[in-house]
Amino acid sequence: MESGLSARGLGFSRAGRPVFSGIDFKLGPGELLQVTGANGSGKTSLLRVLSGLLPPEEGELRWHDRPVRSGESGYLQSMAYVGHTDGIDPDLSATENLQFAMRVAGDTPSVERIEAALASLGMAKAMHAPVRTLSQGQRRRVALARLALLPRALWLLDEPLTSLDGHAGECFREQLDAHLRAGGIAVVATHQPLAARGRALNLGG
Ligand SMILES: Nc1ncnc2c1ncn2[C@@H]1O[C@H](COP(=O)(O)OP(=O)(O)OP(=O)(O)O)[C@@H](O)[C@H]1O
Repeated sequence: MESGLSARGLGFSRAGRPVFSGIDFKLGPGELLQVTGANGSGKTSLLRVLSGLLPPEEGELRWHDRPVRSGESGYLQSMAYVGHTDGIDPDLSATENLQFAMRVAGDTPSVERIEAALASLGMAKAMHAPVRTLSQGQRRRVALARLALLPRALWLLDEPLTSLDGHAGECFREQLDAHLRAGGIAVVATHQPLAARGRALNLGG
């Protein structure tokens, strides 16, 4: 059995216009795919298709050699998706959001672990304020803390460096390296190259 994520001939359209087609790749443990391309070239659409949020119109996506079906719980539990909106409740604090995320994942929330994850991302002073009062970069840090707290084999990240300052960007690069070293897989849409290793997919545009 092949382990990992593979795409064969993936294609997707929006409003009847092709966004991408013929996407092929195979990613095994420890591998990174960086997706680049101009604004509107289809990076977000591709990540949504990979997450199962949108079904591909052509081709096939496989996880551990089985077809990915939209909403399938085994796949959803293997994957972490961080999109533009970060998936964070604005009325809860960073700590409360992470407690909730851990409960949903079937994990027992540990306030110590949550606070340590937030502190390591420079959020020690902002962890109890409602998220709606935080800056964009601070919200993104909360989403990155969630990645650290919920171990997932596959990361699908849409421009994770957006709004992050230099220090937080460096923390994220270290977090991604550790994930890959531990045998994780990542697909990252980015305008800023992340690391020397890893494969690249340019959607043109
Ligand atoms: N909800 C939607 N309905 C119709 N068309 C859409 C929708 N979302 C995106 N599109 C179109 O799909 C194409 C690809 O958009 P997408 O957001 O995937 O690109 P992107 O590469 O992620 O862009 P950016 O770098 O600006 O984030 C664009 O032409 C866009 O106009």
